[in-house]
Amino acid sequence: MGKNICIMGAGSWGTALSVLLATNGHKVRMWSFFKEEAEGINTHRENIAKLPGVWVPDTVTCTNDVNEALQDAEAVIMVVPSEFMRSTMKTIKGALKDNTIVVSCSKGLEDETFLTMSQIIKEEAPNVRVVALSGPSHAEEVGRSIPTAIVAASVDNEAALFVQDIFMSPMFRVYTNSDIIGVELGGAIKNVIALCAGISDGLGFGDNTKAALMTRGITEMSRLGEIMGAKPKTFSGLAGIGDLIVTCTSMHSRNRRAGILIGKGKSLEEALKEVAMVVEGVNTTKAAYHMAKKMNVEMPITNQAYEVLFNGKDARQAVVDLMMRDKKLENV
Ligand SMILES: NC(=O)C1=CN([C@@H]2O[C@H](COP(=O)(O)OP(=O)(O)OC[C@H]3O[C@@H](n4cnc5c(N)ncnc54)[C@H](O)[C@@H]3O)[C@@H](O)[C@H]2O)C=CC1
Ligand SMILES: O=C(CO)COP(=O)(O)O
Repeated sequence: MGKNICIMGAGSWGTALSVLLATNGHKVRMWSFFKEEAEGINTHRENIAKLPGVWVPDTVTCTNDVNEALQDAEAVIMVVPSEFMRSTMKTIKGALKDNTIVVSCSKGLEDETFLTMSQIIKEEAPNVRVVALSGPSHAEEVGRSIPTAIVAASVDNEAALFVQDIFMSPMFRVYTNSDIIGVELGGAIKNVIALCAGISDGLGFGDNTKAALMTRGITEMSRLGEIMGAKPKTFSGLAGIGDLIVTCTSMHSRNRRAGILIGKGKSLEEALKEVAMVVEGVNTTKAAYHMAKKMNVEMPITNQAYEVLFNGKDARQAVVDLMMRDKKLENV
């Protein structure tokens, strides 16, 4: 039976998920931070700036009013950029009933606290049931019903099953997983590696370089995951290697595209302006860099990404410095 679902965030991913959920027979109320974005979606049945060419069904309405969006919601989908997860939760937590299922679809880590999105949600609203939805899923493809597989992760199996049910369709396969920390770390760290893969492409390096970055990127992700209590197997699944592959290789990826521009010599600010949608890997590089230092985890690619993005290091020199690190055994 169709459910009443609220989506908080009406950018490219929120809009694509609204199309999927409406197609699955649910009634969707979407909220945008921007009044003009909400009005634009209602008027044109399309998010022209962020997901052009994808038609939004009539059973989706978009509003700038939080209470209107949350009215009768049986599940709340959080899909704002990660830097606004806490402020958005603070705005809505008073209106959330106990045991409401809240689904994080955002990929990032909080600056300074290093918390994942589900941890922020739980900190702000301890009585909700939280699930993370993550995996290789570009909005541009999900919005066009291109077959996609993804993971609904939660320590609350019933909540994960509920999320699996509402999203699952012949074109959108949802697995469940109890390792929410692993799933969220995979989704966050792959954006750092995708930025680097883009920089490598922008510098004119090749497929070998990218394969090396992706494989050693998974190693970094797994090292951090181990310290955080994630299950190693999660990183060889959809939310780990799966999302890393799609983000490092697709021209849909905002992170990869920003990286390409930086590799071609644009400044970070110029690259972000040109992409004009959230590039989560930038803030996540900062969070992961400090997190790795604090926890004494070796993350050489992340360290070089930090130097390039925030200390003006020449990207080509960063690659040389990665290549010329101490000689090592592979699997340590
Ligand atoms: N675009 C994609 O294909 C996918 C994106 N994601 C994740 O979803 C999250 C959102 O990404 P996109 O939809 O691509 O971003 P976007 O840049 O397309 O849209 C962001 C939306 O967030 C909202 N917003 C903007 N400023 C805000 C503020 N100050 N407070 C609250 N909300 C605000 C607005 O509705 C805005 O349209 C990110 O964490 C991203 O990693 C995950 C999977 C796929
Ligand atoms: O997470 C994503 C695909 O799974 C989207 O990646 P980008 O934010 O780089 O576009």
